[in-house]
Amino acid sequence: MEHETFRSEKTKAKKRYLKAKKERRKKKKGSSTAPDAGERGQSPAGSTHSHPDSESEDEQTGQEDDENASTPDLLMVEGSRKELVQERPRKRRKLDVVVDEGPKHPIPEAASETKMDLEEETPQAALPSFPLPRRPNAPSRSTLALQGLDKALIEAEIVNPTTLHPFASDGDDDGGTGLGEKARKRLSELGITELFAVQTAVVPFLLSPPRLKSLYLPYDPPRDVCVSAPTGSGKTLAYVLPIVEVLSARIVTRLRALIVLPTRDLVTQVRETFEAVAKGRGLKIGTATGQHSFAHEQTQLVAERSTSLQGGSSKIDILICTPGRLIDHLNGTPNFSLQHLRYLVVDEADRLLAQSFQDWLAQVLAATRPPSNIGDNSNTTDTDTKHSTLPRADALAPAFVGLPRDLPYIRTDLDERRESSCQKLLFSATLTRDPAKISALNLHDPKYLVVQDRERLAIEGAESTPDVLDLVMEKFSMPATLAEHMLVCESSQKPLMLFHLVHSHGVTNALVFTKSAESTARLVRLLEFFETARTADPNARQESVVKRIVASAYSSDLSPAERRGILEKFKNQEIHILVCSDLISRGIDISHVTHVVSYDAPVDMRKYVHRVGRTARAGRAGDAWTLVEEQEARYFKNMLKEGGHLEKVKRMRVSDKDVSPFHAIYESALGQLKESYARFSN
Ligand SMILES: Nc1ncnc2c1ncn2[C@@H]1O[C@H](COP(=O)(O)OP(=O)(O)OP(=O)(O)O)[C@@H](O)[C@H]1O
Repeated sequence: MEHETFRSEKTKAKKRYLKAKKERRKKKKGSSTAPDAGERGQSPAGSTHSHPDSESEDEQTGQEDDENASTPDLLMVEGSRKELVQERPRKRRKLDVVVDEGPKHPIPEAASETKMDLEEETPQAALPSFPLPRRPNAPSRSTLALQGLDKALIEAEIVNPTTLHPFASDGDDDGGTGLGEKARKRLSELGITELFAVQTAVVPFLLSPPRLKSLYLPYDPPRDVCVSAPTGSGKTLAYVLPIVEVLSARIVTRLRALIVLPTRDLVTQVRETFEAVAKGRGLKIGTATGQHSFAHEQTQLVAERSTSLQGGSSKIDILICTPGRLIDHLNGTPNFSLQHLRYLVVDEADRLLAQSFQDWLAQVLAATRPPSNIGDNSNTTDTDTKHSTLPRADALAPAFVGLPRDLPYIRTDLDERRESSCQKLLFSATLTRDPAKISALNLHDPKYLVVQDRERLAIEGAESTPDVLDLVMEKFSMPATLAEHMLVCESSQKPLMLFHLVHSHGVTNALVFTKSAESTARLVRLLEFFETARTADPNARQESVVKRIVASAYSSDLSPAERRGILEKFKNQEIHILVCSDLISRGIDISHVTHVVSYDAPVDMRKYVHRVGRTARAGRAGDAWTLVEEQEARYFKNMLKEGGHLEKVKRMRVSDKDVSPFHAIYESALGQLKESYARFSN
């Protein structure tokens, strides 16, 4: 009974509750269907989703109800619980729509309900968002270029190319150059009254402090030097002056300076500079290039060949040579020794280091160093014993001296390690930064001297980067007095462009570079036919006094004597255009060259730098012209851009009108050339 009463009371209570709830709802609905309800059915953005909006009201209401009903819920019978469960999905469904603005497609009702139930039962802990792994930004090319480089290179001394250092030709005051009076006098006789930038840096560095004037420095070897300076800036004198200055103090003739160069022509040229500067100083200068027989060269280099002398024997103080012939003498000339070397100069160093001919560099370096077992007679071989009995008429270099072999050798703490006194000097306008090549040189505490325009760096906004970056990135400095041009044209138009340059722009006293000896020969013949036809042309005759332009080929096919003769004629301006391959693109110094034409565009920046550097030397003005075939233009411009040089090269446009005066003559010359080749092949 009690139980029933309780039940009926409970039912009554529930009825009351439900009634009250119904009324509350009615009331609320009444207010929601107020006059503006239709308008409110539209979302502010004009959306037609009236249902969710109207449900939004319900949702709030429902929530209120739940809260109100929370207590009765605890006592709720089955039916009321059902109602409550029905309420919940509505609330959640609304939540889905309102809270989650993301879904573009409304979630199907059934699915959303399931989802809601799940969410309610297993409240989702928000997962921490892990940042996705980000690839680090790629380092810049300049940063990469500085990786793994020798510290000495990064700490290079930058020298302003406009620096000039005048000096007095007589008196004790050397003006800080380190040069003695005799040297300065001789320079002024040669018309040299000031040192160029590269010389102001290198000469004092090699001559001071005074201990550096010693012929041997076994306990305190000198620092090696690497020099990068533009073409025509005077690098040759930069090493010739200190070498002559130091070696002039010698009493006994020994091979003390070795200059290695890539070509015979350069050997001849450097010899002339040495002879001019060392005149009257008693130094003996020799060359080895393979131009003469090996036996002849041997007699020029070594005084004594019949007996083996531990200290070697030399007739010369300075040897200028190419690497191939040097190795021949090192291996095949008795008593040819490099142990007394005070200077080893590698000029055009990047080119020579790229040559692996018989591993010439390793052999030369080994010959300048004392063997590691000096003084140690425990490993004495038969040959050593034989040698020890030989006369030592010529003295050993200090670093090579050991104790007499018949005495037991006991090393003590007083024994100091002795090093070779050989100072390595590297020069180039395009010095390599390749760490592998540099490490092969085994440089001792190297000093880098770089002649380069700081202003240019500032203009290009590179202040924040190390000054030496240009060198590291192989952006080579050019002479300030050089004007550069490029002409883009069809391949077949190139001869016409050349005639246009010669006759309309006065391009004579010119070096014209082609890609091969064969192209050189063909172009010279074409020029000859062209000039013959032009000078015979009555129209041309009427115009002015016709001066025939003389062109000549300069190639490796010629004998040394022929080459010398041609260079002489060119210097005397009997030849106006010298057509050549890259044989003379490096180092050759012909002062009156005012134009360089790359008839075939150079394939890399190094070649470009050396070719154009045959003009605008020693502060003189010069013009460089590059004929670029249309299909090569992109590559060529990219090459210049990467070399940081594109904006310096002006693009020159040549119209049909410009070249039309040469058309007829060119056609006739071309016809003759074809004929001559046809005759030759028959
Ligand atoms: N102090 C100086 N005063 C006047 N002329 C000089 C001086 N130093 C060098 N020269 C002249 O400058 C010219 C270029 O010199 P050099 O051939 O040594 O240049 P370089 O730097 O070796 O060029 P490259 O890289 O092309 O070999 C030469 O004719 C040389 O006589």
